Amino acid sequence: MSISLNTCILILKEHHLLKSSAVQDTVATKMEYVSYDSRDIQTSTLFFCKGAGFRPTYLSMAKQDGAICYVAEQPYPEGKGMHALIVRDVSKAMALLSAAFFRFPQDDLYVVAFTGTKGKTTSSYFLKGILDKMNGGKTALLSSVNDVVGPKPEDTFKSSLTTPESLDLFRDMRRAVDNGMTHLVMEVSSQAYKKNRVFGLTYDLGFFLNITPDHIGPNEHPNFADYLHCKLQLLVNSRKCIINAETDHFDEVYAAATTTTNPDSIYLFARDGFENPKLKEPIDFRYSAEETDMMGNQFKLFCATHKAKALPINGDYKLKMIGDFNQINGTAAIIGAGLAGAEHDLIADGIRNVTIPGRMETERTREHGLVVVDYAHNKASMMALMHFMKTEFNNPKIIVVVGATGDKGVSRRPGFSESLTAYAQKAYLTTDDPGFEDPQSIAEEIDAGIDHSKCKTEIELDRQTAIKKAISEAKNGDVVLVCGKGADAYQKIRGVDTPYPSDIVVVRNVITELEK
Ligand SMILES: CC(=O)N[C@H]1[C@@H](OP(=O)(O)OP(=O)(O)OC[C@H]2O[C@@H](n3ccc(=O)[nH]c3=O)[C@H](O)[C@@H]2O)O[C@H](CO)[C@@H](O)[C@@H]1O[C@H](C)C(=O)N[C@@H](C)C(=O)N[C@H](CCC(=O)O)C(=O)O
Ligand SMILES: Nc1ncnc2c1ncn2[C@@H]1O[C@H](COP(=O)(O)OP(=O)(O)OP(=O)(O)O)[C@@H](O)[C@H]1O
Repeated sequence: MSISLNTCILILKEHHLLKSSAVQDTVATKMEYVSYDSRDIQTSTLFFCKGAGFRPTYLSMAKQDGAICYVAEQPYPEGKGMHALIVRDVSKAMALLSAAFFRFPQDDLYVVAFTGTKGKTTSSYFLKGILDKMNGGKTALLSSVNDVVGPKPEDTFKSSLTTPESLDLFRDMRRAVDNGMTHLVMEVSSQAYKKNRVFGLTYDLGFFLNITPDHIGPNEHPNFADYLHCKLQLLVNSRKCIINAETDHFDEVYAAATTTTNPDSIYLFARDGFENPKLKEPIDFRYSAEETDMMGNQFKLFCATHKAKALPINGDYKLKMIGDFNQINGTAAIIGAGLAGAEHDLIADGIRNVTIPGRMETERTREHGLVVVDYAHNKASMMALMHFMKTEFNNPKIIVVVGATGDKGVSRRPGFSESLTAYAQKAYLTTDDPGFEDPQSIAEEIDAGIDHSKCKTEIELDRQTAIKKAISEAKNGDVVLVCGKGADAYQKIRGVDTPYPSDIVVVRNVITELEK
């Protein structure tokens, strides 16, 4: 793969991004590798100087190791002797040039994108499960759990970001296409838009699941308006838009979709019985619960409008995943599969057995009730999870193990206090990716907001011990919820991913030890 300097200049000019250029010899020069990391350079690399943490010495190192051209928002003396492309916005330039370098792999994939505060990963896994049935396992996935870019074991790897950096995104897409993948399902975070990771990318289908305040803080969004604005961009960049009509801020969400998409290609879904008198648009798809218990979910989907009826997806569906909120995610995935050409029976078959690492994983014990490991880590998901448990088990005692992350999502902490007060009888406040913050202070901050007449608390910073204490304390009929880390096998502490066995492994070990 390669890209000529001339092509780079043309692309940047076309998008009004080029401020100036310094060409050393000829514009025909070809770059044969692209990178934004000085630790990953090859001969004839095109190097991007980007990010808050960028240091000019990285450019010196890149040059020394073979970079011949750099893209930056200002000229650097360290780049003397290299071609230089000085741009208005390096993250946009990187997205556009990466897409061109990797020969526009998105054109050879049916791309489906999910955004929402909650349910992106679950919906993505559901849809991948269905599409794999349809296309014989040729669905790539970019999620916050795993990325899948091909059929071999080495094509599946743990992701480091929900939505990869643009250069990595287009490289992964190219790998997927070269590995014969025909579809791509991806999660798109609000941060991906804020940082232009998906700049210039158009999706065949774009889903908006829901929005509640989250990801607001020093390293993320300055306020809710910015968070919402970033999330809405997904709809602006989708050929067909599918929206959960029950989402907060529906009017703004729908308006964003109509900026680039004709209402004929915008689909709405909601649970049966949901009415919003202010809603002018008809709901295309309705779902209604048939059964939701610890065995899973059973629900019916029906197509309510003329355009919805064009899809052969009416009927009953079962999910192995528990939690009534998963019917929303399931419905979204089913509509996505229908729009991608799948029919009811294949969809029902594809979605039935999908499970997702770290989401609603349950372990039954002989004497200590039910233990659930779940990725709930903000107010909306904690509320949804505990509400489900309360109704499902006829008001059981709920014991929660939870912590809040450091350095980001600071605004989530009052939400933890509120949800624990509303539903839990006991909470073990523990460590969850404290980063550069003190986990004790984080736990105390959550504790300070809890009404202790409703929810007793204990601060136990060692997460494994906290889990052990919670399960040991539980009696039959109680529910232990181990929240927030999902399938993560590490704790992020002071910039280091410190190995951690993962919640489900700890839970299984504790149960084995207690019940041997
Ligand atoms: C705020 C944010 O989005 N930051 C991301 C961004 O950082 P950045 O561009 O500022 O880059 P940086 O890490 O400061 O480093 C500067 C540059 O120096 C380079 N470098 C560095 C060291 C060296 O020796 N040589 C060198 O060249 C780096 O490669 C980089 O290009 O680009 C980096 C990759 O290039 C990301 O790792 C980093 O994500 C941070 C770690 C992060 O935690 N982001 C979170 C907030 C995030 O994006 N989360 C969302 C999910 C949110 C949700 O759940 O909805 C996500 O999509 O994952
Ligand atoms: N539609 C939903 N509404 C409310 N809560 C949900 C919904 N779907 C999932 N959850 C809860 O949120 C948790 C995370 O779900 P999931 O990983 O699918 O969401 P996500 O959008 O990918 O989250 P994140 O951005 O935090 O990675 C689940 O473990 C569950 O507790």
